[in-house]
This record gives sequence, structure tokens and C-alpha cells, in this order.
Amino acid sequence: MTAFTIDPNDVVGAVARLRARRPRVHCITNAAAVTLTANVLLAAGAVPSMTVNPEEVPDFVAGADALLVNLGTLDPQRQAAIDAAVEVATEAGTPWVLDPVFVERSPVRLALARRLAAAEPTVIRLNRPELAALTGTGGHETAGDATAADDASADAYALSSLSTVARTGDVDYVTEGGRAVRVAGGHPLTTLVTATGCATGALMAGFLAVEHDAVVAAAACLAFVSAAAERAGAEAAGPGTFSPLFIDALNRLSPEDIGASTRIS
Ligand SMILES: Nc1ncnc2c1ncn2[C@@H]1O[C@H](COP(=O)(O)OP(=O)(O)OP(=O)(O)O)[C@@H](O)[C@H]1O
Ligand SMILES: Cc1ncsc1CCO
Ligand SMILES: [Mg+2]
Repeated sequence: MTAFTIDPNDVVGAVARLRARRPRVHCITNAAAVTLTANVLLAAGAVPSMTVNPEEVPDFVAGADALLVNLGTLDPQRQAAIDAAVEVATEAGTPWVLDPVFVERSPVRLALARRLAAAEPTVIRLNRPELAALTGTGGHETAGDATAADDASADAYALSSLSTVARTGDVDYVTEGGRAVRVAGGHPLTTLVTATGCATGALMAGFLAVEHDAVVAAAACLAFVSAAAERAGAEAAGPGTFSPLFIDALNRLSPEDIGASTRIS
């Protein structure tokens, strides 16, 4: 592995471009995540669209700067929308993020996620059990910190899938195989609000629209989310008040605050 890190100024620069350019992000996401995802994108500076009608999706994706595909609550309409969306994004060279939610729970979903991963999403954003299921490396338990073996399997999966892999958790790990970074920080209350990972995947798509290097884009997104979660967590009384404070922080954190709380190694 080549020594590699990302400067806090690169994070600050990516956030500034997101806020200035307001990229359009089309999101095919799950029923639990729709509102939080749209609000996170708006607060951060991007412009969300959320339709899952397969007849409309090609036009929405054609006009978007990035796409999110999230498998959280799959129904026949979403499945058809996903196939239509990926075809348009691939044809247009539009960056897209795959979030293979709960692939460890269902072999049917795992097979679908493998088929979508074969279409080479720009980034695959997932948690530890989801990565373990995709790589078939065991470790399907939901608890526990990532190990060196988990990181090695993330590297190998990035190389074989030709996608950048962003595994979130207590410490996030972003890898394209040859280059990898860890993003620390954030707040544990994030895990008590549903769809924070889903919304983070959508925001990552927004960062891909303003930063060509997928490792930098994913890490900048995660550092920004961590900084906002830290701010929100310090002020929140619990998960209920964390959620609006997190959205406020995404909207209001200054470049100085973002740079100061960025912990990438
Ligand atoms: N223990 C933790 N401490 C601090 N931050 C965390 C912790 N666990 C996760 N996070 C952060 O929470 C965000 C969401 O990641 P997480 O791994 O919880 O996603 P997820 O499991 O896909 O969530 P969901 O499916 O509910 O959307 C990331 O920014 C991650 O860094
Ligand atoms: C709770 C839940 N169930 C399917 S998707 C989702 C949101 C978190 O992934
Ligand atoms: Mg998830």
C-alpha cells in the first residue's frame, strides 16, 4: 500500500465546490431514508430528486450530476427504476454510488447487489457486515470494530470490483485497493438515527460530482459528515434532537471548523 493521505484543505475545497455548484443528485433510496436524505443534500448544498417511477427515472438521471442507488426497501418499482437509472448513468459516464443495504440478510438481495456491483459503481458505500457478505469473508456479526483482515478484504474487493469502497463505522475506511485512508471522528448518536448511512451515501454522490478522484470525494464527504455529527452530538439531548442539529451543522459549519475537525490518516 502506497503511503497516502488527504489534506484538510482538500476537504474544505470539496465542500466549498459542493456549496457553490449545487450538483443535482438523483436518489433511488429506501422508504426509511427519503426525507433525511433529501434534507441532508439540501443542507449541504446539493439538489436532490427522489422519484422511483421507472418511466421518469431515465430523464431525471440524464439531467443529474450524480446518482445514488440504495437497496434498503426493494420493491418491484424500485428494482425497475434501479436498472433504468444504472443504464443511463453508465451510458452518460455519470458518477454513482451503490449502497447495498442489508445484503447480509437475504441471498436474493446479495445476488442483486453483486449484479449491480458488476456495473462498476464509482463508489460502493456500506457497513462492515454488508462488506463481509459481499466478499464472502465471514464476519457477518453486526457488532465490533473493523480488523486488519476487514481492511485487507476491502482493498481486495475494491481491486476486483473496480469501484472505490467506502466502509463506514466508528472509523471509516476508503480504499481503491492501491490507496486507502481512514476517517476518524463523528459521534455515536449517528447510529441511533435511521438512514444516516443512507443519507451519507447520497451526499457522497454529490461529492463525486465536484471531485473527480473518488477516494478524495468519499473521504471528504465522510470527514464533513463526521465534523457535522461531532457538532450535533455535542449539543444534542439524544437521537431525536441529534437529527435536526446534524442538518443544521451540515448547513452552517464554516470552512475553518471543517478543516479543524478533519481527521484523515
Ligand atoms: N460508533 C460510531 N461512532 C461515530 N460515528 C459513527 C459510528 N458508527 C457509524 N458512524 C458514522 O455514522 C455514519 C453512518 O455510518 P453507518 O456505518 O452507521 O451506516 P449504516 O450502517 O449504513 O447506517 P444506516 O443503514 O442506518 O443508514 C458514518 O458517517 C459513520 O462514520
Ligand atoms: C431500517 C431500514 N430497513 C430497510 S432500509 C432501512 C434504513 C437503514 O438502512
Ligand atoms: Mg446502511
